[in-house]
Amino acid sequence: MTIADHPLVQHKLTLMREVGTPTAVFRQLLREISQLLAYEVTRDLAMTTRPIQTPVSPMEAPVLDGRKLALVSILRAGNGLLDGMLELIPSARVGFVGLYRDEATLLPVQYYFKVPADISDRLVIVVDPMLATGNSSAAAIDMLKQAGATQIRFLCLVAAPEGVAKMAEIHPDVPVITASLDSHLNEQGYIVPGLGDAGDRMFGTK
Ligand SMILES: O=P(O)(O)OC[C@H]1O[C@H](OP(=O)(O)OP(=O)(O)O)[C@H](O)[C@@H]1O
Ligand SMILES: O=c1cc[nH]c(=O)[nH]1
Ligand SMILES: [Mg+2]
Repeated sequence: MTIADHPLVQHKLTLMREVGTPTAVFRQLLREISQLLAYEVTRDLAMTTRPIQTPVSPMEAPVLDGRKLALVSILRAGNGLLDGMLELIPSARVGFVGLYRDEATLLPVQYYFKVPADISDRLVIVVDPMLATGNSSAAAIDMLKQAGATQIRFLCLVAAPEGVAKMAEIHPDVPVITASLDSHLNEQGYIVPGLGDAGDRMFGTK
């Protein structure tokens, strides 16, 4: 697991955690953080060079090595990370896995799945702000592997130790990148201290 401990990420996350932060501000902060996290999750992408001409001289200039990306959002809250990342990586293909947690069992219920047909050729970055029990992310990644994905990373904002352990157990090949590793889960499966229900805070549904 990697923790993105950049001061701007940590400052913005603190603002998001605060209970009084309004929906519009919460959404804007998530968009801004997503771009900083995109920087972290893509920092080791393969590079090549191509010859270009500057106004002063020719040069062999670095460019991405044509590596194809797919961003996969776990609905709903994943879309808050997706939008900002797409601004930075506009050529990425996009997939969606629709899941919600059953409040009693904390098991994910699937309602949608649509990913690029050539997912097996792509580096897949799965995004969801919250990694709590890990049941949702583990299930989403199961489905992506069944669809052919072989190279997968999981990007979140706040992780609980329980979710990190679950991911390491079920998907040890999938690196987890987070802005924070919080303390624990409470009896309702919420991350403590966390930020509450990310989907509800993004969309104002509670
Ligand atoms: O690690 P887990 O215990 O599975 O919990 C994390 C999941 O819970 C939240 O989604 P939620 O079920 O609230 O759906 P929503 O995004 O539609 O609100 C969150 O966005 C994750 O997908
Ligand atoms: O704390 C949590 C746990 C799961 N999902 C959320 O949105 N928040
Ligand atoms: Mg929710």
